[in-house]
Formats: sequence, C-alpha cells, structure tokens
Amino acid sequence: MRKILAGSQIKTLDQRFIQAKGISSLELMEEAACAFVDWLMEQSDLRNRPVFIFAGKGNNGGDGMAIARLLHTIGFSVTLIATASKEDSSIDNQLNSERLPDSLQVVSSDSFDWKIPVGAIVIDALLGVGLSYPLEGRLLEIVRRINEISAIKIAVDIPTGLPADTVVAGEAVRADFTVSFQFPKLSLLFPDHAAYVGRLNFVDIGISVDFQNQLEGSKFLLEQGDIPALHLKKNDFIHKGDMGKVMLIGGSKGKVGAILLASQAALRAGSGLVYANIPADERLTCQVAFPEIMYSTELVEDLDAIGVGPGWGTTLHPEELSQLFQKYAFPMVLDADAINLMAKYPKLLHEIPANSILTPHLKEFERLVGSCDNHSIRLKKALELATTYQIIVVLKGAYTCISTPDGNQYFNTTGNKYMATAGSGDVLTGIITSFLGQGYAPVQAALVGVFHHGLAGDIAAKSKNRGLIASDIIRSIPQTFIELDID
Ligand SMILES: NC(=O)C1=CN([C@@H]2O[C@H](COP(=O)(O)OP(=O)(O)OC[C@H]3O[C@@H](n4cnc5c(N)ncnc54)[C@H](O)[C@@H]3O)[C@@H](O)[C@H]2O)[C@@H](O)CC1
Ligand SMILES: Nc1ncnc2c1ncn2[C@@H]1O[C@H](COP(=O)(O)OP(=O)(O)O)[C@@H](O)[C@H]1O
Ligand SMILES: [K+]
Repeated sequence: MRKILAGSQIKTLDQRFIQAKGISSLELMEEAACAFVDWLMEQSDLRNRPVFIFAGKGNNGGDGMAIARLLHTIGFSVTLIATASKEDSSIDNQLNSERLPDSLQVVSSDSFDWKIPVGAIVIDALLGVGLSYPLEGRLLEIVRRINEISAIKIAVDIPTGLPADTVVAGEAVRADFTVSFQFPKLSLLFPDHAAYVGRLNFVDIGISVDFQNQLEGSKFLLEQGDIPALHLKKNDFIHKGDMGKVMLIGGSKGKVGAILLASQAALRAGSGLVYANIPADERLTCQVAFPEIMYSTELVEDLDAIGVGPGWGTTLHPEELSQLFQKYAFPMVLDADAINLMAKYPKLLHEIPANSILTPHLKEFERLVGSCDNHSIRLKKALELATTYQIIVVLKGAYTCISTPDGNQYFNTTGNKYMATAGSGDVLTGIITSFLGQGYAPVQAALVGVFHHGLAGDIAAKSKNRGLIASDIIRSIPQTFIELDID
C-alpha cells in the first residue's frame, strides 16, 4: 500500500532514491517532466492548444522548464514565463533553463503582456511542495492574475500556494487539473481545496512503493492493487452459513428504504443470509418487493454481524443502542441515526464494542466530535476518536478516510460526485456489514467495503452520470468482484 508522505519528507525521498539508483536529481526531474507530458498527451481534448508555463525559482519551476522543452519539441506552441532570475533559482532549475532551445519563447513575468487566448493551457510550475509561507508580493499578484484568466489551468505537483499537508492560508492557484508526482499530497484530498485542485491525477516517476514506504508515515492510499490481497478466499464447498448471517437494523416508518438498500447491498456483497429489522406493518410489502431478504422485528440470535442506524429515527432512547451493544458484543457497523444517537448521548461511546466501524458523513461526524474549521482538524479528530475508543472511523466523502485503532489512516481512491445522492451511505453500511459477517477482520471489512462501494459507484456512473441513484450502486456491486478478479 502506497504511503502518503508529508511535504517535508519528499526531499529525503528524492535524495535517497537518487543515491540508491545512482542517478542525478536532474534525471529524476526529467522523469517527472516526462510523466507530466505523457499524462497531457493522454488527454485528447487538451492537445493542439497554445501552452503558457509559469515557472518559479525552485524545483517545481525546474519541472516547468523541462516540461516547456519537451512540449516544444513535440510541436506545442509554448511560452515560458519565468518569475525568478537564473542566479536566484535552484541548481536543477538553472540546468533546465540552460537546456531550453533558443526557438522557445521565454519572457520574464515582469514584462509578460498577459495576452493568453481563451482555451489556452496555463501550466502552474511556480511553487511545489517547497512552499514555506503564504503567498505574498509579486508572486501573489501573479497567482491572482492566473486565477482571473479563462484558460485551462494545470498545476504541476500541487497548485502554487497550497501547503502539502495543511490548509491553505491566503490565495493559491485555482487549477482545473492537478498532476501530482508519485502520490497525492495530503492537502490535495481535502474538500476545503476542491476549488484549487480541480481534477486530481497522480503520475508515476519511477520511485517504487517499497522505496517510498521505507519512510515513516501512517497515512496510506487505498488503491485497486491493494484490494485482492485483503479478500478472504472462499472454497467451492462453502455453505450459505459460511457467507455470514447478518442483520440490518433501522428503518423507522417512512424510512424503511434505508434498511432495504443496506440489506440488498449486503446480499450483493456476498452475504449468505440477510435479515432486515423493520417495523412489522411494513413487512408484507417489503417481502414481496425483495424476496431474498428475511424480515424480523425481533433481535435474531446467532448473527455474524449487524449494521445499525440507517433510517432508524431521531427519537430513540439510548437504551436501544446499549441493548444492542450488550446483546451482540462483537464489532458492528454503526451509521446514520446510531451515530446521531451517540452524539446526543456521548456516554454510549464508552460502550461501543471494540473494533466496531462508525461510518459518519461529515455532518454526522461533527455532531459527534464538535464542529471542525477544516479537514485537517477533522482528520486529526477522526484519528483521535479511533484510537481513544479503539474503533474504526470511516469518514465518508470524496477520498473517504478510514482511521484505525492502531493510528493509521487510509484514503480511498474510488467513488465520485454522482454518489452524493440519498441512500448511497446506506449501501455502504450494507456492504461493510456483509464483509464483517463473512469473517473479514474489521479493518479489512472497512477497507474492502469502502473500496468496493466506490468502485460500484464508478461503474454505475459510467452510464448514469447525474442520474445515478443508490440502487444503481447496488446493481453494480457484482461487477466490482469481476473487475477485481475476486473469485
Ligand atoms: N519526488 C518528487 O516528488 C519530485 C519533485 N520534484 C519537484 O520539486 C518540487 C519541490 O521543489 P523545491 O523543494 O525546490 O520547492 P519549490 O519548487 O516549491 O520552491 C521552493 C523555493 O521557494 C521558496 N518559497 C517557499 N515559499 C515561498 C513563498 N510563499 N513565496 C515565494 N517563495 C517561496 C523557498 O524558499 C525555496 O527557495 C516538487 O513540488 C516537484 O514539483 C521533481 O522535480 C522531481 C521529483
Ligand atoms: N463527491 C463524492 N466523491 C466520492 N464519494 C462520494 C461523494 N459524495 C458522496 N460520496 C459517497 O457516497 C456516500 C454518501 O453517504 P451519506 O452521505 O451517508 O449518504 P446517505 O445518508 O444519503 O445514505 C459515502 O460513502 C460517500 O463517500
Ligand atoms: K505548482
């Protein structure tokens, strides 16, 4: 699993890699520039446009110079706008400046006329992870002007002005695309920065995951390649009992749909037996509509896992949750109104069975821990919650973050904005409950569940776009196993 390193570790990573491979830092910069250009060439709608590259004084600027040369060589019309004198620039920046062909147009930012045609590409290579204080003076002015023009803006590594690990102070480039090297910097995953980062891509510059992971860190990126190994193998002789007997609890009057979504998702994720615990008078209709689900108003015995909370209601007594904690004393999934109930009665937090999985969206999370000024604070509080109560906290949203009791945080890479629709979260509850019931360790169930849920959403989004609804995610769950080659 790939680590998300801190901005301050990236120089060390570069240096160690360069030494180990016996290459120069200039060669690594060339690798980065090539990876950027390869990415650009893959975007068919971004070809054949004039390119304006703003280069700063550090190595990010050096990347910009190398990108300028490469694009010029393959026939792009390139204008390079340099913001620093050569003497002021980093060594690799200077070396790349010397490699620029005479035929490439280079202007100083002081004399640039800002005539950038609509539809042109603006590449931001002003500052990268070396930012050490908020933008000010001339650089701030340039960034403000870049933000005013209507062009397609692409940030190299990180939009200028964004710190790598914390929240922006002041202004930063508002990019349409960010192409980050090797792994996304943490701050690129914050919802606070959506307007700066645009569409996030990361490109390989040849530093292997093993190498990257030699550095200290407890934040990881959850990617497709990580998932198959986290799955339990099932042999050909399994019985439905081996696939887990689970119950989804919630669904008060008028909100039974939430539990039905979760229950169907559990079945599609592989559960052998799924009970929906819903009010008695809703049973008949549900039974006809969803015959694979079993219905019960009782708390069924011998369950392997439960998921509690979707559509449960807001007038519950804390005893109702306490009772579940005592009766089932195993790790369980707690979502929606179960989380709201714990927010209302914090003493319940002390009673949660260890390794249970809480799946709050941002609002539910803040009800639980108090309001947070930004995502950096939210992530810290999520980790605190996980380690204090020895639970798993799945903070939902783009790049859902899974915080574990041992202090790690995993950021999911599947999912999309079309999943911001009623019931998507209920589907996730069903999927994670299903994996728990199948015998997955709680952390594995959370990681695998979150990944499959997002992947199902991505598959559904291909044909549904803005019309995607939660049931589409459920229908796409089987395809996720096929796509990941899970038997
Ligand atoms: N493994 C990697 O990730 C690689 C990174 N490379 C590039 O190198 C970049 C990092 O290079 P550097 O460490 O030189 O950092 P930058 O290119 O961000 O520049 C740092 C310079 O800017 C100055 N500075 C800091 N904050 C400022 C502010 N607010 N206003 C004005 N000046 C400011 C610093 O004093 C320093 O001189 C990465 O972002 C990436 O683009 C690539 O070249 C090679 C591989
Ligand atoms: N912009 C987005 N990008 C990726 N995933 C998203 C996005 N918006 C929502 N999701 C996912 O959809 C689900 C929504 O959950 P939630 O807000 O609890 O919905 P509901 O309460 O309607 O069931 C979460 O798993 C979340 O990660
Ligand atoms: K940049």
